[in-house]
Amino acid sequence: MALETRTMTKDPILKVEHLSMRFGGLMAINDFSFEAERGDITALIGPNGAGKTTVFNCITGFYKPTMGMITMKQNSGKEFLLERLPDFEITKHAKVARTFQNIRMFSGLTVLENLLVAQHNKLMLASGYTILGLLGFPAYRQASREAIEVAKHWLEMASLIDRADDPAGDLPYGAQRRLEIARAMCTGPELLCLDEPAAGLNPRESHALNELLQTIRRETGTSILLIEHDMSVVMEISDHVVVLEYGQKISDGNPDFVKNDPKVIAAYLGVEDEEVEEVIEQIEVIEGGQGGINP
Ligand SMILES: Nc1ncnc2c1ncn2[C@@H]1O[C@H](COP(=O)(O)OP(=O)(O)OP(=O)(O)O)[C@@H](O)[C@H]1O
Repeated sequence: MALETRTMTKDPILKVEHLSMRFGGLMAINDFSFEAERGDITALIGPNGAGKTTVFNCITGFYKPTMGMITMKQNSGKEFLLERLPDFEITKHAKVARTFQNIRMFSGLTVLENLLVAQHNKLMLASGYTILGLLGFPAYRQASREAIEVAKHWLEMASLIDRADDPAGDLPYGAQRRLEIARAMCTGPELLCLDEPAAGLNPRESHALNELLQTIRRETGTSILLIEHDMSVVMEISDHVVVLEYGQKISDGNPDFVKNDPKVIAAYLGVEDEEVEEVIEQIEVIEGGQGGINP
């Protein structure tokens, strides 16, 4: 396996160690380890069926791994072993939020209401589990005002404020993707996991997504872990790329390193290792001297 040496001081927010996940006779993830640095955008890439979503499902508690350890270290220094937590505690206590490959939202609710639902836990607590809310207690009214402010902030950031009162289902596809990210941000995550956020987006929508993710990273310091097939997104915004093939890591480094790694080129083109040099030469001829998996 190719590994780039990263020289900066390490402060991983997420450590995945010796992760394995078996489904019956299929070893979907096999002894996979990687780290995501605090404040970085880390991309997990690989051909279809490589195991990327399975890794996400293990990190976010949807699957319990067959083996391995997943450690989330918050900015405060507090550590959580995610493989031992139920999924709702991973969001609530460990502060890991996620989006899904297929958009999941309340399409009949307005855009603003979708962001208020995301803050349900906080509001329920302030309402004393309904009764204080019904009685209109000041603490509940204050919490409601704050929830609306948080929602409005993320609608501004996602360029959706003009659509706040429209049903979420009426938004164009790219805007729905940004709404999902805004909704995840309303939970105040320290690690945001995005499963193929650019899937189905046109180039203009992909550009808007890149800008949103870079703004989130710059203005909140939230670490981002994303699965993505769109190389224009991966290569433009990632600090660090990890490549999976058949459930195992084949490369790990910065975007330039990974894009020129023969193992990665071979995996994406579906050729045997010994054919890689020949394929790279062909690519260089076609592209006038630049190898690599291009955006
Ligand atoms: N719940 C499950 N039960 C059985 N097999 C599963 C399950 N989830 C995933 N798999 C299998 O595990 C392997 C990895 O699937 P996974 O969805 O993680 O890949 P992926 O890299 O995310 O693929 P894609 O890029 O196509 O989304 C596949 O062979 C898949 O069929």
